[in-house]
Amino acid sequence: MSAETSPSAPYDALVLLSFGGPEGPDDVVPFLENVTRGRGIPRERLVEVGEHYFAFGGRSPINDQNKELLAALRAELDARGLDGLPLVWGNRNWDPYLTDTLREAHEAGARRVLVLTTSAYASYSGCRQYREDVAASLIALAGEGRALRADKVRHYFNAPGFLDANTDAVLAALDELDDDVRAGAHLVFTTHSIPTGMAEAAGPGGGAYVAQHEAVRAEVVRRVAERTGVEHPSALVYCSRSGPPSQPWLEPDVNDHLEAVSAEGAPSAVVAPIGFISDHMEVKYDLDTEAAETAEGLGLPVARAATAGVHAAFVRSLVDLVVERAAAEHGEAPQRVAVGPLGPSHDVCPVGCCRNLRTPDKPAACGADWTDPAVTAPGGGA
Ligand SMILES: CC1=C(CCC(=O)O)c2cc3nc(cc4[nH]c(cc5[nH]c(cc1n2)c(C)c5CCC(=O)O)c(CCC(=O)O)c4C)C(CCC(=O)O)=C3C
Ligand SMILES: [Fe+2]
Repeated sequence: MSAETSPSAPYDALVLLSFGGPEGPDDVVPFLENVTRGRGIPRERLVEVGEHYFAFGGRSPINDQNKELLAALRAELDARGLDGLPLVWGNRNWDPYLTDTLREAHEAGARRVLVLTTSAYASYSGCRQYREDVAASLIALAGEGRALRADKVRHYFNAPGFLDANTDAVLAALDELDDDVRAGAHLVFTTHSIPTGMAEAAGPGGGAYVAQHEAVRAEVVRRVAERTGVEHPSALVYCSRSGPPSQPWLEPDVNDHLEAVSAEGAPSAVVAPIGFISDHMEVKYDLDTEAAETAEGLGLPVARAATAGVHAAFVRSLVDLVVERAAAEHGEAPQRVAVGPLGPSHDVCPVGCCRNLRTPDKPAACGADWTDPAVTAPGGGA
């Protein structure tokens, strides 16, 4: 590699890939149809979730949060001399859709892109399903005569900045509690529930979703103890269950857990949504509305810890991972930083990683069994 190689080579663009969310009341139903197509969610659950969105004006907070993250990433990239690397944004379920974003990137000259998802952990929903989105977009664009190659940034649950952000957030939430209830506070680490079958299939060897969250819980508890001198009791619990009642999902539910710790005599709790990187609807509704009501009914003082959001250390870690991956791809052997026992995740998902239990053969990009689609001339003529 020559001395002039840009730290972002061989990539021509960085793509923030997210879930998407409605921008207004008219978007809610079509958005939910996009999310749940072929996923077997009961109709009552959809009506209920639609009400959560309508209660917030039909608007999800997720799009504005992604715009903030994009601005923070842009500033960090520029500060590191990566001002020549375009940064673009595409979603799975709502405008701007990933295919449109990648088409525009291709039009602007991009041929090889690096994808950064807004999900920190392994699971079908948080990893493979995004890889399927990338595959579907690359296949569609190949059909338009546009060849693109995509890689995905490795999981960042154990990136130092993600742990810094979550530790700072728990410390700040503890500070919000009254002095007389703080020392006994239970730390309630919360993430999205998923079907137990999906949890068993998460990661290359299974079980990675829970194991990765447990690693974050343990590290944050350790750091909080180091800072406060108090080893707080803690647990990993779940929110936002959907699916039919007959299907087992990860438990305990955050509301049931708050009842249990209150019954055991906990003086207070901190709810820390480590499973999410920003305050989207699951946080605003399921935690700040529903779980907050549960706690109030119990007379349990609860402070909610912030999500990582645009915490400076978190944003730095994300850019570190972009630079690390580019370095690896242009033939260096970068240091692969990761905190805790699980170590750095793979760059390329092995075959069968985060298996799709419904449609196992659906193409997924950024994996060992993926080959870039061949470009076919549109229209087949001239
Ligand atoms: C692990 C995980 C993440 C974290 C990783 C990541 O960030 O990707 C996540 C994120 C999100 N999930 C979101 C919204 C929804 N998820 C649903 C349904 C489901 N989520 C699941 C899992 C996850 N979901 C699962 C297993 C289902 C059942 C259907 C299926 O098997 O696929 C449904 C359908 C209705 C319902 O049942 O709730 C909605 C509306 C939003 C947007 C919020 C906003 O608008 O602010 C975000 C960021
Ligand atoms: Fe979800």
